[in-house]
Amino acid sequence: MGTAILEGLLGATANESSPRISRFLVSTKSASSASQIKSKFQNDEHRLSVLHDQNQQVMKKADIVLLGFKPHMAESILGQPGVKEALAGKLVISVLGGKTTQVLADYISQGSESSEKPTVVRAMPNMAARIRKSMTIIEKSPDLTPELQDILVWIFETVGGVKMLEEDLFDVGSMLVGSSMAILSVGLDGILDGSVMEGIKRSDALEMAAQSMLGMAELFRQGEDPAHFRESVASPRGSTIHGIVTAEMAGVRGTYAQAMLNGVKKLKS
Ligand SMILES: NC(=O)C1=CN([C@@H]2O[C@H](COP(=O)(O)OP(=O)(O)OC[C@H]3O[C@@H](n4cnc5c(N)ncnc54)[C@H](OP(=O)(O)O)[C@@H]3O)[C@@H](O)[C@H]2O)C=CC1
Repeated sequence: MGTAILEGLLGATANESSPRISRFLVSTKSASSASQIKSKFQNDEHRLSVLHDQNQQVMKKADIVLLGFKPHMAESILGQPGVKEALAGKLVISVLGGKTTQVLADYISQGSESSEKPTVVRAMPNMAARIRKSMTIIEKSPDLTPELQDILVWIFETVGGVKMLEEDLFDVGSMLVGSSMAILSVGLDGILDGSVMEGIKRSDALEMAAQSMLGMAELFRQGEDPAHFRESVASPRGSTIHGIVTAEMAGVRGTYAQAMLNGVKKLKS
């Protein structure tokens, strides 16, 4: 995810004479990941430094720090002595699933007694950031000055769309933008299975389904209502209404709703 965001930012600032972010620093755990990132962005080596196992040096040098490691690593990384000083007064953006800003701030303050705090904010992009088609939610926060909010939104707009959400909606928002497409892909597999059973090659079926989904997504984005869409394509006695009723009889709608509720419960646990 960090690499996808980096790619968006490098692309967005490539041809600007005075870009909003002029230098990028990356710290990975392993030398092999660092070398992969270096090689992927070799054309940007004049403004990108990729180090490994040097979190604190990178945190100290940066004005804005984006946390992109796995959530379970947060306490051991942020609780290191010296991290609090390195992050003092800075904007710290977390894309870690399920970790509240309070929890992250507590991990950071464990490290030492220093009093100046960072501004910790949460954002949740999705994997389509890789192709700059993410939908990212950002948690609203009273700690965000207009200047910080502006740069925060700009960062995630380099990899797609952005929506600000209240803190109490952040978990369901995370399920919506981060997980619901993966859940929907289970239904898509059923559609592919049916197509293969009727004779279409799976790769062809996926190509056709993906293009159909793109078109449908654009209609929804432009304001088409899903129920109206279904009704408009379901002719009397037709195949579409047979398919829709089959899916409804299997409880697909309720199952997806429950999947969202279960995911939110897990995020809150
Ligand atoms: N994948 C997704 O769809 C989404 C993921 N996220 C969030 O993004 C975060 C990362 O997920 P993802 O990108 O999939 O994971 P990856 O495993 O691809 O990336 C994790 C990165 O963290 C680095 N890392 C590991 N340990 C440390 C350490 N001690 N110090 C510094 N860096 C370290 C890894 O380096 P190395 O490779 O050297 O170990 C790697 O570069 C997660 O918190 C996840 O919740 C958010 C939205 C969507």
